[in-house]
Amino acid sequence: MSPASPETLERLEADLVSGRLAEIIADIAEEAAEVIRGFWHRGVVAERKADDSPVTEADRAAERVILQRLASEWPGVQTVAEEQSSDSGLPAGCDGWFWLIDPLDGTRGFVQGREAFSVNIALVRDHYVVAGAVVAPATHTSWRSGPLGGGAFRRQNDENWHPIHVRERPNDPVALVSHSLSDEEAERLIRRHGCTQWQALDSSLKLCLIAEGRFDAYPRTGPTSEWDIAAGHAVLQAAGGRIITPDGQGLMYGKPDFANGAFVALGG
Ligand SMILES: Nc1ncnc2c1ncn2[C@@H]1O[C@H](COP(=O)(O)O)[C@@H](OP(=O)(O)O)[C@H]1O
Ligand SMILES: [Mg+2]
Repeated sequence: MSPASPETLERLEADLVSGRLAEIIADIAEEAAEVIRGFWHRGVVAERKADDSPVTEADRAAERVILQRLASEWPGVQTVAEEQSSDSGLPAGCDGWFWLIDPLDGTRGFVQGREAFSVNIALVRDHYVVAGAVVAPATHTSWRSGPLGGGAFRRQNDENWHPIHVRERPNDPVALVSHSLSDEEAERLIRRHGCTQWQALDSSLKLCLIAEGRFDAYPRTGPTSEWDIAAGHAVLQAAGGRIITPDGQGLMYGKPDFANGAFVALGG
């Protein structure tokens, strides 16, 4: 595909500012969620990718829907998507505008029958995430950023979008952590970030639950890919939260191998 024309990029930026873009990517993620639900109801079989992580036909089918619809709305904007990258490799680098897509984050939980898996679409400009949509197919719940600088929103069962906001940090903050940690590892990690209690949850839904004010922090030391985090990051920052790295900087995108190091996501 030829690169996006100047007119397309102008339209992309106008749609970002007005909030039209965030509404469209939420709609695309909801369509992908419908595709995933079809596989979920029939039961899924996981295959192993080269890096030994699981992949299913649902991941691939959902990613096809997302890539087709993004290309028809804003043709030629670069995409970095989980399954595309594992089939054809990663681009050497990305500057300017690009999409980060994880069609099914939390595949391990999905295959094991847990409900915490999500569809993730994010837009990055000059290494910062500027818009995102996350959908949880199992619970019919969606989160998205709004117009640029205009908050974050959630809806369930196709009802109206409601504004969401992080909560003020309570005296006894509660953290979310990955299911991949042992209890001892989780306990040590959350205490380093001043939290007293924790729950384990798969996928980017951790970021959305902080965005809607139900939890306070998500510390992570183990590796993640940029497409795992970017859409939830966009929702969280639009809701008043942030993600910081150990050197106190914001999390940036388009890094070598599109890999994140340690970070902590924080609400209020
Ligand atoms: N060693 C590693 N390198 C890159 N990403 C990793 C990883 N180990 C786990 N992840 C990613 O973290 C995501 C799961 O996060 P969590 O543990 O918070 O549920 C998975 O996304 P997928 O399910 O899309 O593969 C997985 O790709
Ligand atoms: Mg993922």
